[in-house]
Amino acid sequence: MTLDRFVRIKYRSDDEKIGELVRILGELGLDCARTIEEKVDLQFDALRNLRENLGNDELFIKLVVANAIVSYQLSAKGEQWWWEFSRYFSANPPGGSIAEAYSEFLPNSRTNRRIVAGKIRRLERLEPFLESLDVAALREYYFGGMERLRDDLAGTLNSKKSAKTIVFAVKMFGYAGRISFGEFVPYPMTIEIPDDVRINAYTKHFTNEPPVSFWARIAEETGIPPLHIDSILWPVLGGSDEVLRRLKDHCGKSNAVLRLASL
Ligand SMILES: Nc1nc2[nH]c(O)nc2c(=O)[nH]1
Repeated sequence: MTLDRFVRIKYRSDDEKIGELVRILGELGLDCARTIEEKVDLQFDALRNLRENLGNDELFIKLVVANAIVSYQLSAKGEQWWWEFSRYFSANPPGGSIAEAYSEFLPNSRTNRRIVAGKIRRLERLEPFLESLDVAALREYYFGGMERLRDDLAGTLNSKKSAKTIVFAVKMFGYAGRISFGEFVPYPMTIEIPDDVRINAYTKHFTNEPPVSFWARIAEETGIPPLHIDSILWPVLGGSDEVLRRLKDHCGKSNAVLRLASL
């Protein structure tokens, strides 16, 4: 247990910069987050590609959740990992156990090479939960409140509800649900930002407060849920030329997004 539950910690914060951050995010809004998710984020394209090739929405959505659960300590950029995942399972759709399929995939992966045994154990733990779900149950998680999926994943894996892989699995489930069910459902305000390396380093430009609580407050101030703030920031913070080109081509507010990234 940490002391900050009992003691109010005074964090360093650059209030002028935070004011500018809130102003730009307010200007961008949820519409811009959605545009970036669907037209700029290379991860969304990787999922669309896999869904087309599999032709099986239940398997597609389950694979996406499983992949997010092992998306940590990557050996390459996240975008490369999601494309490797998409290509591999397009060519090798699992006939049975997802954990067994990963025990073939991960040892030969170029972009996710660390802690392979631990990641497969996590998938073995996840498998009974995924097996218990059909498309109707997945649809209910999508339209009926993605917090329930967050809670059930955290319970299954004995993780904190705010753990990076748990909230990230909900983000990617939201992408997969949107692709499969053909409707946009905004992420709930109560699901935290995934605290990965990019978001962690960027947060330090504003404060030494932990990213999860900092971005929860910025979300309340701007009315943009934390997972959608993640969608605005994460692709552009990766700095790939392809992302910057897509941003200019598809987002009318690309200059504001770039200003945000350079704060
Ligand atoms: N915060 C985020 N972390 C990520 N890791 C990964 O592979 N993708 C993401 C992402 O979209 N956001």
